[in-house]
Amino acid sequence: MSRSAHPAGPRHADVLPEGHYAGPPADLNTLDPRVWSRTVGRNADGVVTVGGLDVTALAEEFGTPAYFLDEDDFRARCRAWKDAFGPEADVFYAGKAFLSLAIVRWLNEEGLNLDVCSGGELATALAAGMPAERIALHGNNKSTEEITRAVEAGVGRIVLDSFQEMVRVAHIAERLGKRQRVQIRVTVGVEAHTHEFIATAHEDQKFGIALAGGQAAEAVRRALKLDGLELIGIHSHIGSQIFDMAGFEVSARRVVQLLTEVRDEHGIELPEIDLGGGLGIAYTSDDDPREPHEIATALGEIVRRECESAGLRMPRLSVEPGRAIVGPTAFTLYEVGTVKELEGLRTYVSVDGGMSDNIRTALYDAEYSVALVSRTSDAEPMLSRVVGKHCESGDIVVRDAFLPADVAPGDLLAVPATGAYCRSMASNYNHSLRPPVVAVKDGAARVIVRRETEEDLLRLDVG
Ligand SMILES: Cc1ncc(COP(=O)(O)O)c(C=O)c1O
Ligand SMILES: N[C@@H](CCCC[NH3+])C(=O)O
Repeated sequence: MSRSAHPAGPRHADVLPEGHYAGPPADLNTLDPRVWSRTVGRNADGVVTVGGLDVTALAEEFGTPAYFLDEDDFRARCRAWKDAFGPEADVFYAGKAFLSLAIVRWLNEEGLNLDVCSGGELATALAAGMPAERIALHGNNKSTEEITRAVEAGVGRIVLDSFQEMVRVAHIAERLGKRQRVQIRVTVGVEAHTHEFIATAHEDQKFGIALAGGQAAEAVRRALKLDGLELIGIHSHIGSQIFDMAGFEVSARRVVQLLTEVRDEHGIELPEIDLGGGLGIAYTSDDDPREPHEIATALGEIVRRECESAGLRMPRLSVEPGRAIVGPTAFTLYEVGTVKELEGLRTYVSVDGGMSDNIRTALYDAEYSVALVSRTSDAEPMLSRVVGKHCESGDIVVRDAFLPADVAPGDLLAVPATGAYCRSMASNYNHSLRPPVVAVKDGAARVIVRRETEEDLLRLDVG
């Protein structure tokens, strides 16, 4: 089948969905620094490099698919968040985005705190030496075992998600002869502008205790009466992959309003506010995320203004970015297996991974970019759909992407900005083996999460 130039521009341009970017980028070989990690570039041969290492050598050594994580970029982003918020605030990295022993060690070294939301994440944090007082435990249905372990370890805070859990935590703490520092997670009634599956502050969902109807105020009343609890503040997380600060503004205002009511009713000023995570990153060149210092300034100003007008002392602020720290630091490297052109429709480029290493496209209709990274090409742009190898027609990695029309089996493609919620949400669908995470820094690469093996899979089957 011919791969000649489309007379009216890029091939298949007519099937681009409405509202999608109008055409291919001017040069398919250029890597947009907004969507690629900081040390990514092309060498003299046109091969993409990260941390000084070229992807063909990396693919040879570590295989594909694999996630390559730019350690310098990760650390730089940690420092940017920490510096932006300064000593008067705390940055809790949200471990659900991606967690491993190495990540915990880096966070520790860079002075960040850690938000965990399961026993497994807590175990990883403690095993890698994160001081317990710098850990926050989240979750809407923490088990008794998880709570007990967290209280025993001495975590800095448990974020309470329901009335029942509040009593559970209080009893466990009392039994262990401790007083557990807690925050109450409230739902502020904000409709965050993001995919409905990742919005968390509207009232009709499972997280938190609603401000509406006085539920959150009642939660504060009850928490203050429980001897096992030290109520240190209020927590709000409005959703994920959000660009618009308006939702955070409403959230901050409503949380401060609750602090004011607590002061008026109980005569105490709760010392902390956590505004959660959720800051968006660039997955494609169309995304325009805010820098940490802009976010810190905006959030700080909102809280300060609201507190001043209510006559409250400025509480200690904390935030929980996950995606915004780790997301841009990694790309997934795939090898092309087949290229199938459907005349007049689009070209399907199949890679050796798919929805098992990146579920986000199938789950949230997420948009990604992709580039040919093992070489440059002057071929015309070809509208492509990059798909995986799973038995599922929704197994799409990148729904609409321009690739050079000469892309062929054996080429390496990389999908940038896969550091968050890709390896952490990876599955063994079709008994695939979850890919490794390889950290790259200063010309050296090391595996921080190894590739699964068939023995790993077979060991789980005990029947
Ligand atoms: C309570 C809480 N904090 C922080 C995060 C991290 O979100 P993100 O990775 O979007 O920054 C999440 C996930 O959405 C969350 O549920
Ligand atoms: N996992 C989601 C976001 C939810 C984060 C946790 N509350 C994503 O990939 O975007």
